[in-house]
Amino acid sequence: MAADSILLQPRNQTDVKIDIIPSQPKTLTHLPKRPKVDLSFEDLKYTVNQQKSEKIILKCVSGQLRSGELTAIMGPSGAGKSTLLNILTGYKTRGLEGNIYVNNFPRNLSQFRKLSAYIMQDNQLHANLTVDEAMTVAAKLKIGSKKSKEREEIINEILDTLGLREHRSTMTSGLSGGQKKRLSIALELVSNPPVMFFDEPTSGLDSSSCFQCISLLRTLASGGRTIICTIHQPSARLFEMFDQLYTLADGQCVYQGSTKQLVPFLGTLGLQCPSYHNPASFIIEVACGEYGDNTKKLVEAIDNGKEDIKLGQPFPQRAKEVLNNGSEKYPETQKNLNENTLPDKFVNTPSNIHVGFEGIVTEVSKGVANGSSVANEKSENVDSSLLEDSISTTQQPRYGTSQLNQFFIVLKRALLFSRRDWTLMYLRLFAHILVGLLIGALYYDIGNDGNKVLSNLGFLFFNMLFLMYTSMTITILSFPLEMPVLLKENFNRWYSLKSYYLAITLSDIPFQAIFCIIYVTIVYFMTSQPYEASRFGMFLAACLLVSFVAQSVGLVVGAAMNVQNGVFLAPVMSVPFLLFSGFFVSFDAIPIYLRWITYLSYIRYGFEGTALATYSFNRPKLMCSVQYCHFKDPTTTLEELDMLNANYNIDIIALIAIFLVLRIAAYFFLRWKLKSNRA
Ligand SMILES: Nc1ncnc2c1ncn2[C@@H]1O[C@H](COP(=O)(O)OP(=O)(O)OP(=O)(O)O)[C@@H](O)[C@H]1O
Repeated sequence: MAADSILLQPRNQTDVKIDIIPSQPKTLTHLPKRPKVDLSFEDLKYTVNQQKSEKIILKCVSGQLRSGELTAIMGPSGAGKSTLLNILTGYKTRGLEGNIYVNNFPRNLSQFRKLSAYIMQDNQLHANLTVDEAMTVAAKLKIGSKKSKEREEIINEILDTLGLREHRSTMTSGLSGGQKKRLSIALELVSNPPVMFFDEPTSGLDSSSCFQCISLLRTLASGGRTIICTIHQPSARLFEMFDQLYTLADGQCVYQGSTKQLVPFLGTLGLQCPSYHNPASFIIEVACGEYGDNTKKLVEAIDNGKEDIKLGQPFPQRAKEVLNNGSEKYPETQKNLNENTLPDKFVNTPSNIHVGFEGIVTEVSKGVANGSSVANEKSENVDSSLLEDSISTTQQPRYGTSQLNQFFIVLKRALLFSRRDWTLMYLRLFAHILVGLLIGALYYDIGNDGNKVLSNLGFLFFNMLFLMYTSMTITILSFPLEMPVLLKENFNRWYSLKSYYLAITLSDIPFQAIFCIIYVTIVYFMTSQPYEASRFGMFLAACLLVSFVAQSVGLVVGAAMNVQNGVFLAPVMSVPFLLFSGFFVSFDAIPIYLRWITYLSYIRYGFEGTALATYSFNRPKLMCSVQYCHFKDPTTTLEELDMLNANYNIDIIALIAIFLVLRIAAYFFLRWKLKSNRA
């Protein structure tokens, strides 16, 4: 029967059934075996602190999300859908009261995150990778312990099933919205998570892509997975594809149960869905108050989510039995709730198998679904070999591969991005060569001229300025641009923050080093600084370190602030360091109460290092082409700069120390930012 024809049927013909034919074959047989997971929550209250008051966003809602079912979380805008999803995924944990259970045991968040994947609304994909590369990275990180041939089989199977095989070599930026969504799913599917959360998976998709996307989710659910997604207002055709509906209004549950029972259930409460009206639109309209204030009535009828209109019958109430050891288990199914409020024909026994984390399979009830199309479809579609029946007792590792492997995989990916982003690389190279030649031409051959020492000091200072800005501005954007992908990948346990951070911070160092060496070589020899390998080496070392420290400043600012503040603050914050570098004011002339700033100024150490490399270490007198050259003797220059007693090694050590402190600080800022994003 054509799917749309449901709208043309009178409401009392409840046996209308749409045949959903998933567009993709289900051949996911190579995926790692994972346990089935049922999720339930009880009296969830979520509060956020506002300026002077507290705002309750979720008001003691309860609910049940079962394996093998595709559940939609719906509700008017601002009802709390995303908040509930974020709480169920474990993305938000602060300000939360109530209980969440996994297979009837209190949720252990760390364990749960290994079993679940959260696919966020905006896909969060790296634009500079092909589909194949993205899948390979995901597979290496998530199932790195498997042999590469096995990983390849898994990737092929997923890409085939999700219809992405012919797009293997397409860059992710070139994929359509629907393909991006499928790729997001494919990346997480590599580790075969038994629970998958989707935030608005159909947003931005046309109706055909929406259908494909929900078909895919349904296929995943049919394989025994627990699939939960928020959705705004699906068409009648999409709505029918969901097994279970959880509806929120103003932070409370107004309906929980089978999508097929929504209209009859509302009917029992005197809310008749008009003929030819989309039930999904109707429940939203009811929740918005378009048919009067029914929220209280609905919340009471459904006991704020404690009831479940499953195939017309309230879900058995969870009567908790606290065991001696403090854990909870569920008694036999009861079928008592709300039977008075619903017609007898809805009464049914749900099918539900609860699996404990200890591997104990507790069969709560194995009811026969009376003519249940959902159950029948499942038995047709399920490839239950995908999911094993129990959760392993052995402690699963936190990540799919070791932290060292994670580091190398992320580093390789970051280097690939740099290679792909050749415009920026060429721009940087071009800028270093061009500015080097310009400076070389401006200060041409002045290095050994006793009459041009002050100009040469200007040259030394400009080097610091140039290296500082070019290195810092590149890295300010590193973390803000990567943040959305980092949030997703880190949350979904692709890699640890340490491995990621180390890889990202090290990935740009070789490029910056090469650009710096090119620049310094050009200017050093064009300006005729002393032709001595040791002096050149010392000069270069100071310049390299200044540029690495400036890179670190960029990373700290990028990790700690948003783009707008960072782009403004980083250059402004550098001004004091430039002022106290020793070029504008000698150390003795600085007021005592401000001298401490000079100790923090990495520009000072860099400037001092290059000045010492140029004029110290018993440099012979300079040439003088005029009658009197005040700075003919290099010692005079050092004296003038208050650098007679300066020690080159201390400058280098100070630069290394500042570099390390800043890199560590950037890591902690990044960690804080990740946490605050999830608060
Ligand atoms: N950190 C916060 N501070 C203050 N209010 C918040 C915060 N987070 C969420 N809210 C409020 O909680 C309510 C629910 O937000 P949520 O994003 O969960 O709604 P939603 O149902 O997903 O809405 P939409 O469909 O428009 O995305 C909204 O009124 C929102 O303004």
